[in-house]
Amino acid sequence: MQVIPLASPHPDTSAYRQPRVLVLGFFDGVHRGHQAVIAEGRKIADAHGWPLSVLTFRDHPAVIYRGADRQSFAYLSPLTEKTTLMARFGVDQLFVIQTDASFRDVTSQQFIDEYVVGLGAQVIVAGFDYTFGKRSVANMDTIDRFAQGRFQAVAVPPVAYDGVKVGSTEIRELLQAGQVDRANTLLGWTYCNTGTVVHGLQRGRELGYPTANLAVTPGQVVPGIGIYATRFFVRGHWYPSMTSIGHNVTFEPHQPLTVESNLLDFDADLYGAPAKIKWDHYLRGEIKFANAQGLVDQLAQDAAHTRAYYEERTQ
Ligand SMILES: Cc1cc2nc3c(=O)[nH]c(=O)nc-3n(C[C@H](O)[C@H](O)[C@H](O)COP(=O)(O)O)c2cc1C
Ligand SMILES: Nc1ncnc2c1ncn2[C@@H]1O[C@H](COP(=O)(O)OP(=O)(O)O)[C@@H](O)[C@H]1O
Repeated sequence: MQVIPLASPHPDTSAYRQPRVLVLGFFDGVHRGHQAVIAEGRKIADAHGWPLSVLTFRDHPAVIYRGADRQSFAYLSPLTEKTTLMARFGVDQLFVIQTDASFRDVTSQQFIDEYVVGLGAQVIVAGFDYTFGKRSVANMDTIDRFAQGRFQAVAVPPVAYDGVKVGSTEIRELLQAGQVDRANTLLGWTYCNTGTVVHGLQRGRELGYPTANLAVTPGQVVPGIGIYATRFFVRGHWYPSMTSIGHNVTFEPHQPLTVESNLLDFDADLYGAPAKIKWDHYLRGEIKFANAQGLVDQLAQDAAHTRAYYEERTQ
């Protein structure tokens, strides 16, 4: 899959103009709802022998239009993860508008003319609630007015799970509440974070449970406080592990929030290594134990629960 940046506010699309199906949206998380939109686009593209392209934006709409801070905004799928997911779901080209302050001045009609028509879209596909400017004016009910016969528009209805609409907001809330199992169900993939292994307070090894502390790469949503069964990717391998997100409340003074994983049946120096954590299963909340021994006893139980979880999954 190609990733192609497009300038803002005036893209040069001349090299890319060709008949294509263009899927429109920000797609944070590329969740099951988004996947349904992409699948619809894939079907139409295949029927005509056209490529399937996605037109998206570098920044979240909250950053572009609602004043959220660009530097600190946290995504479910930063661009690298989004790229991987788009490729997995059959997209041929990912066009990424390099949104900055200038993009706010792009009118709905200009967006359609310069980006959508500019890229040669014959059919556009988007979620039922997609907007491309003022919500009440530029939406999937009114898009034909902007298209003026130059392309056809297909709106994909919402996807629901157990009666709940699958949406990025719902998934953010589930992750925040530690409910990674349910978040993964709505995502249709296992939520993950990336980062680098850094030094902690070196207490883990004394407890008998060394923990690789992950400095999470900025710009990613991290699940809420809790203890999780995870898979930890480092130096080319995935390891079953148990991971704590918390403040080490058993010990004084409480630490700033740390993400730290004990890899089962593993012993090696990991400092400085890039790593990735897949959040498979919520085990419990963080507990303030009366002493270190209380924590160590609990860690033994957590390890047993983690092993049982992964043994069951591989059967
Ligand atoms: C699976 C797991 C569960 C944990 N649960 C708790 C907990 O419930 N309460 C707590 O205070 N710390 C908990 N911790 C964090 C430990 O306090 C921390 O790993 C230990 O203090 C070592 O810190 P260090 O990496 O700075 O050396 C947990 C850590 C792991 C890996
Ligand atoms: N099974 C393991 N799980 C996690 N880290 C391990 C393991 N075995 C060895 N290590 C190494 O030990 C370090 C963690 O030891 P710890 O005493 O908790 O120190 P720190 O407080 O710096 O994290 C990890 O960063 C890694 O380099």
